[in-house]
Amino acid sequence: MIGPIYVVTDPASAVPVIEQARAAARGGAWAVQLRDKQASDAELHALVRQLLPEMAALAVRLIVNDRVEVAISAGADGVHIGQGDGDPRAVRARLGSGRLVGLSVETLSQARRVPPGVDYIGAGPVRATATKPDHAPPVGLAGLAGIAAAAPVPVIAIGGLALGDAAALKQAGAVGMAVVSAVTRAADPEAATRALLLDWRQA
Ligand SMILES: Cc1ncc(COP(=O)(O)OP(=O)(O)O)c(N)n1
Ligand SMILES: Cc1nc(C(=O)O)sc1CCOP(=O)(O)O
Ligand SMILES: [Mg+2]
Repeated sequence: MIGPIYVVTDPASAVPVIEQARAAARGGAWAVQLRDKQASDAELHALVRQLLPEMAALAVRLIVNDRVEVAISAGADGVHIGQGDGDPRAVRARLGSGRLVGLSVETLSQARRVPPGVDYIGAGPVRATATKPDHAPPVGLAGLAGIAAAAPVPVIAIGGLALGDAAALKQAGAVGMAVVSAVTRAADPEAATRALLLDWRQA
């Protein structure tokens, strides 16, 4: 199963990344992605090693952003790469089977060209977001629906998403939603994750 609630951590939040991950897991996230452009490979590796048993105990997948070799050496459950982060086929070959490969998709033509070996796509941004200043132009809900119709794998929507969006995202064909600020900037990240999950289930 892929989705529904996918939490991406943010080192700029006041909450430490390890606590963001733990809260998301307790709140019922399907997956947690460790996204930290500044952390060294060694720091990221240590974080993955520390979190993996805790995530496994709650059946939450621990995914590493960008760093394929860290994901492999630390035994993470998968890696998420963008269009500029390397060839997904090569990443799948490095990872072998049994771990997740996620790929960002920003356009319809990219959705049509998702290669075999990719397990899900992160489609967006649905809306503009300050969390990723270098994001592609927003696709909106209609663009998301086009991507979902064309993609050969399940679609996780991302970008500017919050509580209350589940129904529209489902309608557009997404199997889940990925959030950063909706959880990492919440007063109670665990409760925020749980609310997103409830909203998704009720939508
Ligand atoms: C679930 C999910 N979807 C999309 C992204 C964006 O990945 P990318 O385009 O490689 O950008 P960075 O996150 O690396 O800045 C993602 N991380 N997760
Ligand atoms: C990490 C990331 N990737 C995006 C993409 O469109 O590929 S948008 C994004 C950040 C999403 O943050 P928030 O939930 O705070 O809007
Ligand atoms: Mg990337």
